[in-house]
Amino acid sequence: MDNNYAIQVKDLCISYKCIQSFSIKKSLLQLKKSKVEVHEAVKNVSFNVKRGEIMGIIGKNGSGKSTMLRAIAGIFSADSGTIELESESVSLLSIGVGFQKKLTGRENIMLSGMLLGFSEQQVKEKMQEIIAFAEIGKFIDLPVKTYSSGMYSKLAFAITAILESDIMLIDEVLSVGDAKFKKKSYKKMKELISDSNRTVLIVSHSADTLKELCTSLLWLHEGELKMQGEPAEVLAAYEEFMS
Ligand SMILES: Nc1ncnc2c1ncn2[C@@H]1O[C@H](COP(=O)(O)OP(=O)(O)OP(=O)(O)O)[C@@H](O)[C@H]1O
Repeated sequence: MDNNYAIQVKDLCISYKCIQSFSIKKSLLQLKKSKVEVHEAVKNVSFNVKRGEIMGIIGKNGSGKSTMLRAIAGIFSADSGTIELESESVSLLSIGVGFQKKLTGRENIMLSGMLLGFSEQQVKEKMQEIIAFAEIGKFIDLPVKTYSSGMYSKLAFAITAILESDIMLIDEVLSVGDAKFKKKSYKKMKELISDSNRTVLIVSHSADTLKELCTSLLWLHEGELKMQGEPAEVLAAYEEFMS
C-alpha cells in the first residue's frame, strides 16, 4: 500500500446476480428452470484517494455509485479487483443500511458503534452526545421501524458524525432531514472534513454541495469510470453530457 493513499481501488468489478423465476405451471409446461441474470454494476474501476482528500462521486441514477461505496465499506464483496484501505476505521453513512429495525434507536447506536470498532465503554461515553445531536426525542427508545425517513437519517448522521472515523463514506444523505437539521449536519460535515487526516467520499447529485465540499471528483457512467479530476472541470463535462 502506497503511504500517501488512504484508499486504493484497482480493477474493481461488482455484479448482482438476480434469479428470474417462472411459475410452477410455466416451468412444468415449458421445462423452464429459474434463470440467473447477471448485472455488472461496477466495471473495471481503478482510482486512488489521498489521505485527507474529499472526493465527490457523481453519475446518473444506476451508475454504480452506491454499489462501489458499499464495497469500500466492506458490505459487498467484489467479483474481482482489489480495495486497499489505510485504516480499519471506516464508516458508511447511507439510508437503509446498518440499522436493525426491531431494535430501538439507543440499541442501534450501541450496535453501530461496536460495528465501527468502538468499545462498549467508548460508545456509552458518546451516547448522550449522539442522542442530543439526533434530536428525535422520545423515539430514541422506540424501535427504528417506527421512524420516519427523516428521523432515521438524523440518527444515522448523528452516529457517524459523533463517532468519528478515519475514512467516511457518505451516500446522498446531506440533503435529508428538515431545514434546521440540514443546516446543522452540513456545518458538522464541514467541521469533520476540515481534519486533514480524515478521508471522505461523498456521493451526491447536488453540484453545489460537491463544488463546496470536495477537493476532487470522480464520475461514474454505467459502471465505468468516465472522468476524474478537479470538481469544476468534471462537473462542467458531466453537466454538458447530461444536457
Ligand atoms: N440489490 C440489487 N440487485 C440487483 N441489481 C441491483 C441491486 N442494487 C443495485 N442494482 C443495480 O446496479 C446498478 C447500480 O446501482 P447503484 O445503486 O449502485 O447506482 P447509483 O449510481 O448509486 O444510483 P442512484 O444515483 O440512483 O442512487 C443499477 O443498474 C441497479 O439497478
